[in-house]
Amino acid sequence: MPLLQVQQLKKVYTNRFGGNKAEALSKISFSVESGDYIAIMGESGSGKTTLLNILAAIDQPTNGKVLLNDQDIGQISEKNIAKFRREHLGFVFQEFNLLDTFSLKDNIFLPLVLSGKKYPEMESKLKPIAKKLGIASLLDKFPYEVSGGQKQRAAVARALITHPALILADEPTGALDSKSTSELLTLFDQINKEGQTVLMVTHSIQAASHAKRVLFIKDGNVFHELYKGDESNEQMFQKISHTLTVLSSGEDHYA
Ligand SMILES: Nc1ncnc2c1ncn2[C@@H]1O[C@H](COP(=O)(O)OP(=O)(O)OP(=O)(O)O)[C@@H](O)[C@H]1O
Repeated sequence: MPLLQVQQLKKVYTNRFGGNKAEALSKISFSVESGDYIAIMGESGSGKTTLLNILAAIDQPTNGKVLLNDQDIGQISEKNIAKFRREHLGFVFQEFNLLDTFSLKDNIFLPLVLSGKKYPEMESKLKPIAKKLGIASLLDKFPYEVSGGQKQRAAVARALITHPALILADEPTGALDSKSTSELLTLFDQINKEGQTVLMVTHSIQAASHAKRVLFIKDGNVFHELYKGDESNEQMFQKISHTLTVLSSGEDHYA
């Protein structure tokens, strides 16, 4: 059974009078196996954010469904949805989304605090993750005292600390310089190698070339898919660049 099953997702936005319909997703289907590393690419307006919001159970599709571990996330009650997100999903955002008045440690603890975990348990979970992410010496600092790359590593620690089934990353390298981008991508490679499933939306060809599989979205549909297999990051980079050229050329099908 795949970890994530996206089945014929359709999303039509309407204004509050039911008019001005915009179809953001047409009929998207794909599945993600446990341990996979997926990048989703597509031009601005192709439906990536809409898809991510539905996967994160922040938004509801007009049609179709999303199953995580065979559970239909559209059927989870409003009351239980925050708990579901905390227990099963980890989020990494472009702008880090750390709380400025909390130390890095308290930011990382946040999902555990919300789940009612006790302090010693939180500390013991934090230790190996902080070490792995190279932020052990920064834990008492505040977000404004550390670099963008360090902030993002703290955000990854916050995402990992609950051992989620799936990490959803929205343009995670978008606010990073090239050195921090490389470091973050190496980190994602490492956590994926250790078994963490990652799904990332990105405009960055460099970031996508680290993924095992790249899905290209156009006009609310999956337009093309690339598998990395044994290829190098450089070979993937070339293939992705080529696909994006075809995608922006206005052709309806991938030749
Ligand atoms: N709340 C909304 N109400 C109406 N239309 C919307 C809404 N959100 C998105 N759309 C429309 O749905 C389509 C898909 O938007 P979406 O934000 O998912 O694209 P995207 O691929 O994430 O774009 P970007 O790369 O610029 O973030 C666009 O045509 C957009 O204008």
